[in-house]
Amino acid sequence: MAEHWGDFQYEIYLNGMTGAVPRLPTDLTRLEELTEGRLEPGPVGYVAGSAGDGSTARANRAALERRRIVPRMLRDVRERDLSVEVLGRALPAPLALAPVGVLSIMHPEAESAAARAAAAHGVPYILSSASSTPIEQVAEAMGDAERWFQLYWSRDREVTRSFLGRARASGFTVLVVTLDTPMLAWRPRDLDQAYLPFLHGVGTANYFTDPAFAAGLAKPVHEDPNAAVLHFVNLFADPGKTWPDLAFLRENWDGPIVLKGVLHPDDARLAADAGMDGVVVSNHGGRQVAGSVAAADALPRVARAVGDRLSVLFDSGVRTGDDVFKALALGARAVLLGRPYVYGLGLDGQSGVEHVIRCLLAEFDLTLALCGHRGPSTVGPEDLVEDGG
Ligand SMILES: Cc1cc2nc3c(=O)[nH]c(=O)nc-3n(C[C@H](O)[C@H](O)[C@H](O)COP(=O)(O)O)c2cc1C
Ligand SMILES: O=C(O)C(=O)c1ccccc1
Repeated sequence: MAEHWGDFQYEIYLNGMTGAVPRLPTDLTRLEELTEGRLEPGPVGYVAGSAGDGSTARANRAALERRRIVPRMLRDVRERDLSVEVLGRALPAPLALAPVGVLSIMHPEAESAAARAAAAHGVPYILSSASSTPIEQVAEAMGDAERWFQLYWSRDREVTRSFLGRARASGFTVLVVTLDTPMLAWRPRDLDQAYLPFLHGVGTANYFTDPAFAAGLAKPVHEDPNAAVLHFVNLFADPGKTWPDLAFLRENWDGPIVLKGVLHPDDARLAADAGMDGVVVSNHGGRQVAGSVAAADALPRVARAVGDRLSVLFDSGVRTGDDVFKALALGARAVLLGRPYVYGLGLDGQSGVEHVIRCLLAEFDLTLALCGHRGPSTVGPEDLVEDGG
């Protein structure tokens, strides 16, 4: 691992001496447009798409862009250390790869390639319940690297119990429970193309290999795949859940539990009261509620409410190293990265994901240094102004 992630820039310049330029752009905001034309329109629309008219996804970017960093000078930034402690784990940088299901629509190596890329840089990989590769197979691809499991909290208690057991047996240590998707939202881009990955048999791998899931089917999956897909759509989530139900997860998981999709400070307090260990301030990348508060606007309020009781993580709209800096300044301990690594995967497999991780962390390291910080712990609200403020 590079002592300074920022040294990656010199590696790129040196490669340039032999005529080699990076295979993908180093401005990660450009990756989305590259997938158009290179990949199928159904999958590209599914990944890039958002809820409703896309207002929340735009607001996520605007809320980060509106905050501006005020750099400090003459602070000796020669030696820097990006590592942070999150949920009792030492991470090399305040970054994890967000849980993203159905990755085989982007690349045949899917979640395994993304997980190997994360492992290569010591970045935690959060595996989605709706992965296109079973839990056990992704774990095998990762060696002993840090892995967290994202739970879609099923209507079927036995399926949940079985998933927790499988994740635990495969070395997943942190449970990330997604609360903002008790059903899929109104997503016009998918509706207009009549494209949904599950209907193409993608994203159901963990379910179709699960004995508790099979117990709810009249016939084995291979004898009636359509019925199996419908059963999956019916039970993957549960709009009937309420806060007291968290006791079941607390009893059935002995590691840290993080609730993903918290935006209201009162929900963050309820999470702490329920014995949870962290929250991810997130609006699912704008894919669930159109017209929702931008994640970066919700972050400071949640951090003020529970920052001393819970690990506060953040996602939705992170695209650059300065976005990571801003998220920390607004109260996050670490960020999850979503679509950019998925585009990297679609464009160049495992190397594409590694490119995205290295660019993001190099840019973050340089932002820290140029703004007068030697590490994440000293970054705070005093580093930001709003607009010209
Ligand atoms: C194609 C796609 C699939 C996703 N699947 C899941 C999932 O299975 N579970 C989950 O908790 N979040 C899922 N998410 C949401 C991400 O974890 C994350 O919250 C979001 O992508 C962050 O926003 P960003 O894409 O702007 O970085 C998905 C996002 C995308 C784009
Ligand atoms: O598309 C999504 O945002 C998502 O979270 C999801 C939900 C179910 C299965 C796969 C992905």
